[in-house]
Amino acid sequence: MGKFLKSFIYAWEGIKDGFRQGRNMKSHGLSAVIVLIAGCFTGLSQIEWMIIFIVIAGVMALELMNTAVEYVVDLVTTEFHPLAKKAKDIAAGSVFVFAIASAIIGCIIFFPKWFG
Ligand SMILES: Nc1ncnc2c1ncn2[C@@H]1O[C@H](COP(=O)(O)OP(=O)(O)OP(=O)(O)O)[C@@H](O)[C@H]1O
Repeated sequence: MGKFLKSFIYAWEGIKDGFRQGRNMKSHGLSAVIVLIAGCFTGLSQIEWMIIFIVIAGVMALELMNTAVEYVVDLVTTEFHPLAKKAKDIAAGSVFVFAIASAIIGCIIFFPKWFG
């Protein structure tokens, strides 16, 4: 099997594992489906769809990285450690920052169409 195909399969396994392990990943997935359905009913321009896809992919990619950080920290220590706490909290914070920005972007795109 080609090296490229192998790395694609490993990445896919990682995405599946991220969805299985991270309960936040499932709620991001559900939110994404709701936003996509809302987008279909509302009617978005090409650029608005592009922004929506970038934002959805960004949240999910960051959540996957957050899950990866959790795995690595748990691999290093299962004991309480202030650095383990910092690493996990900062990784979770990165998802939160992007999720807040995504919610604001969603409001900017959808609200004028619904209430404008
Ligand atoms: N080894 C540790 N040392 C110190 N604090 C930790 C440690 N493991 C977890 N924590 C603290 O507990 C919080 C929750 O960690 P946990 O690994 O349970 O992730 P989680 O928030 O349940 O993630 P998910 O829901 O995505 O699985 C962390 O953000 C961190 O503050």
